[in-house]
Amino acid sequence: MTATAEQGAATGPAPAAEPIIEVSHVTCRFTSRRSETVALEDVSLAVRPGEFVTVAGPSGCGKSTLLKLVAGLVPATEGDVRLYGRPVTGPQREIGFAFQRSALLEWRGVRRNILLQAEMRGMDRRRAEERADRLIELTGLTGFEKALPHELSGGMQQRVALCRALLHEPRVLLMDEPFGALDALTREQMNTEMNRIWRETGTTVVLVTHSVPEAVYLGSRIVVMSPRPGRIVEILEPGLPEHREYGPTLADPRFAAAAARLRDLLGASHAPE
Ligand SMILES: Nc1ncnc2c1ncn2[C@@H]1O[C@H](COP(=O)(O)OP(=O)(O)OP(=O)(O)O)[C@@H](O)[C@H]1O
Repeated sequence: MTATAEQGAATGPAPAAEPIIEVSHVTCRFTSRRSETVALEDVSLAVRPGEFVTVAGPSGCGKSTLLKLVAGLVPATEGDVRLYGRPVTGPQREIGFAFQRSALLEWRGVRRNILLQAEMRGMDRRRAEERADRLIELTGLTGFEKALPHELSGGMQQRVALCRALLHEPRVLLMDEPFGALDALTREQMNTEMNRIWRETGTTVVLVTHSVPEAVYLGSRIVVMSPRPGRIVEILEPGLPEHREYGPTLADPRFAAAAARLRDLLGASHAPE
């Protein structure tokens, strides 16, 4: 717990803060007339305020299902899920959700795509516009406020989606492979920006990824899952500083050790397939 206490001191929240997300002994089964899939089995995870948790595991091991449980989009078959200290019993509004595909409206410019979140929530217009402008600046989209999605690069489209997910200042942001469709260099850039945005906003983030470097670079903790039925096999805590320049972080022995361990675990878990 030492690493978490130190991180707490750097970002503000009390070191002994209660979990903001709590998944306790959750099993998740999808049953149809023809089949039953156990997506998750006895998964427990507590995320504290201000943490950046990455989730890595083989395809189909239940990573997206874990995010959907927290968002209240999928019910747990067994076990409990709590968000902000309250049981999750249906879709949660007080979160941000970002997906692999940015899902922007083609006919709306950048700023109006971001403000869609405000319209859906009936947010105060002035407050939403101020917040949108701040996020546009924070994500380097200044000058592109009116550009349509097809006029933007893939990385820029993901930045717009990120702004939209953060517009209502959710304390928890869930991200499902948000940078998976980007080329390697753009992905590195987005990782650097994501680290900065996380530090500047203090948002608690849970991000699902297939990428070993992304999982280790972004995560203050890295949750490693087994093949389906997904169980947590290990949680890595490399102890890297919160502020991470890309090159120096990748050269850090703590990064190398965590990445090697993660590769081992994922390699081992791929073997039976
Ligand atoms: N609504 C659903 N109904 C039936 N089965 C489902 C449903 N959602 C997910 N599953 C199954 O549960 C398992 C876990 O799916 P999930 O999408 O959570 O995995 P994942 O780890 O995110 O996969 P990937 O890395 O390929 O995106 C899969 O076998 C999937 O087919």
